Amino acid sequence: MIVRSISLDFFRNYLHLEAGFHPGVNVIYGENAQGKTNLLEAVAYLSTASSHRARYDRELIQFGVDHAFVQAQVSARQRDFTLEARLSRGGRRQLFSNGVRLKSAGELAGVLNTVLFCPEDLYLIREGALVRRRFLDGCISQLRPRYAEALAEYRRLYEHKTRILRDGTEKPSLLDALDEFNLRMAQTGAVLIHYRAHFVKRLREVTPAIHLDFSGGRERLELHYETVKTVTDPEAAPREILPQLLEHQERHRQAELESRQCLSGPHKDDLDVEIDGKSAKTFASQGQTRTAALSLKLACREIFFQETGEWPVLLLDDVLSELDPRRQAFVLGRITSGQVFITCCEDMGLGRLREGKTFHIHAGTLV
Ligand SMILES: Nc1ncnc2c1ncn2[C@@H]1O[C@H](COP(=O)(O)OP(=O)(O)OP(=O)(O)O)[C@@H](O)[C@H]1O
Repeated sequence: MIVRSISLDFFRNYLHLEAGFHPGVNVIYGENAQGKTNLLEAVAYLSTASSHRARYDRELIQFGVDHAFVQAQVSARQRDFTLEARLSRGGRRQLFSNGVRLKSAGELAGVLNTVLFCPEDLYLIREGALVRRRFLDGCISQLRPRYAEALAEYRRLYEHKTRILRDGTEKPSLLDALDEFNLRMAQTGAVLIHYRAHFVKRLREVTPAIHLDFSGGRERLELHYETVKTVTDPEAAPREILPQLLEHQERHRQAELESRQCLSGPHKDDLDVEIDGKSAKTFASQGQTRTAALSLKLACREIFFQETGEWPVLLLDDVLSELDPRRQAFVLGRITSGQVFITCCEDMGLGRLREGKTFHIHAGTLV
C-alpha cells in the first residue's frame, strides 16, 4: 500500500500542506519542532484513527482553530482511495473513504495499514505491561476489525465497572449491576484473549528468526502470552474461555470490592519476552532489549504483509538516530520493499539507499 499524497489543513502546526510522496523511501528532515512527527502522525491517523502521542483528537487541531482536515490519496489492493478525517474540537470526528462516511475506525485499516516506530518503542521490553498490550492491540486492531470493536467495548465496560466499584460503598444500589457487567466483560474479554493468543502465535513464528539474524546468530528469543490464570487454552474459542473468566472473576470478587478496582480480566495481560531462556525485562542488557523491540516491530510488519499481501507503510520517526550503525544497517537492510517514511534532523543521505524523495520541513511548511 502506498500513500501517494497528503493534504493537511489546521493539523497541528500545519496551516496548509500539500505533499506528493514516493512509493519507496521518503526522508523528512528538518530541525527540532518543525513538524516532522506531525506529518507522520497524520499519515498514521488515516490508518488507525488514533495518534501514538495524543490522548484526544482535539490535540491534533491547530491551536485557536476549531477544525482540522487530513486527506490522502492511497493505493491499495490495486485500487485508489481517498481517505479523509475531519476533526472537530467540539464534536465527533468524521472519517471518509472515497467520499463515503465510515461507521467505524476499523474500516480505515481495511484500506491503509501502517507500522509506526518511534524512540519510545525501543523501551517496549523494559517498560510495564501496558506498552506491550498497546503494541498487541495496535497491531491486531489493524488486522481484525472485530478485535478493534471488542477492545473499544471492553474499555467502556471496564470504565463503567471501575466506577461501580469505586462508588459502590457510598451507593450500594450501584452494586446490583455488577453481575451484568462481569458477564459482559467476560464475554468481550474472551474475544480479546482469543485474538491476542492467535496473534502472539504468529509473532512466535516470525520474531525469533529476525532476532537471531539481528544478534548475529547468538541470541534465542521466545515469546509467551500471559493472560488470566484460569484460562487453560487462550487460543480456544471464546465460548470455551468464557466460563474460565467467570470463575476467575468469582474468585476475585471480594478482593475487587475491597480494593474498589477491577482485578480480573485481560486488561492485565502481558507479552513475556525471554532471551536465551531468561526474562528479558529483568535480565537483558539495554542493547539486547532494544534489539528485541526492533525485532518485534519488524515482525509485525512482516505479519501484515503475510496477511494482506501488501507491505504496510512503515513510519520511522526519529528512530534511526537512536540506533548504533550496526542496528541502523540491520533495520534498513530489512526494509528493502514497501513504502517508508523516515524522519531525522539532518539529511542523512538515506534516500540514496533506495529510490526515494527527500523533504525539508521548516515551521510547518515544505521548503
Ligand atoms: N495542536 C497544535 N497546534 C499548533 N502547533 C502544534 C500543535 N501540536 C503541536 N504543535 C507544534 O508542532 C511543532 C512541531 O512538532 P513535531 O513533533 O512535529 O516536531 P518535529 O519536527 O518532529 O521535532 P523533533 O525533531 O524535535 O521531534 C511543535 O513546536 C509543537 O509545539
